[in-house]
Amino acid sequence: MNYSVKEIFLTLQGEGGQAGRVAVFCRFAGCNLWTGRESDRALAVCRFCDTDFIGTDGEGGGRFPDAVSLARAITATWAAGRAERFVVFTGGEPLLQLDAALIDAIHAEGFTIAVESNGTLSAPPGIDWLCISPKADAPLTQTHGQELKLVFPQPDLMPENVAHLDFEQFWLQPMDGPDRDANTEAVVQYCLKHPRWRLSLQTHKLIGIP
Ligand SMILES: C[S@@+](CC[C@H](N)C(=O)[O-])C[C@H]1O[C@@H](n2cnc3c(N)ncnc32)[C@H](O)[C@@H]1O
Ligand SMILES: Nc1nc2[nH]cc(C(=O)O)c2c(=O)[nH]1
Ligand code: SF4
Ligand SMILES: [Mg+2]
Repeated sequence: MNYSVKEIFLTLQGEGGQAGRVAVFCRFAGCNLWTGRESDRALAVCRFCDTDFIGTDGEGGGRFPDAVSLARAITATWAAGRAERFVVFTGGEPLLQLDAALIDAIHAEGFTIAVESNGTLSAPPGIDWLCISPKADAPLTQTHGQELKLVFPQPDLMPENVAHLDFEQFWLQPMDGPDRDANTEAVVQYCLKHPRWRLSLQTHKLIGIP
């Protein structure tokens, strides 16, 4: 299997239950809920995406012919030693490409593996930290994992619809865009009344890191 990667970079995980942790981000190209083209956004299943995941032209991006070559590129991006190695596979939709060969190659390099997925595809075994962020109007296939991170508000997908699922943590993340401040206030109000849910801020955006 070969892999199409938009970018690979070192930063701090900005969101959810691992926020603040140093991580290599490996952003796969392509998604099954939007082409990524602005001209298609209004008709996409997922219309609020904040990410450019088209092509392989980003920092550290490219087409990798096999799992070992991509694992080597991820390891080369990690700055410090073998301890605490942590990679976040995101996208686009990472479960379109992440497979057993890549999971094995990354584990062999000593990494803990986190994934950010929209939950429409079932996850392969071996992921250490699975974050599912379901989208209204998209089928939810992967219904267990470590964290469920719902972008809020999505009028057709309320927290009540997914609060029963088999996750350890439940996060509400204010939808970024023109209404971010109002959405943040709405999340605060929701959490005050429903303590199972926690506020996930996109902290990397607040401090201006990738
Ligand atoms: C760009 S997505 C890539 C991974 C996967 N396709 C997914 O949707 O989970 C990474 C995370 O950003 C969230 N996200 C995307 N657009 C957002 C926005 N406008 N405001 C807040 N979170 C957003 C997604 O819900 C997801 O949790
Ligand atoms: N710092 C940082 N944290 C993140 N957490 C999830 C991200 C994503 O785009 O999947 C993301 C991202 O793009 N940057
Ligand atoms: S599913 Fe994820 S990557 Fe795809 S368009 Fe939505 S937020 Fe963006
Ligand atoms: Mg992002």
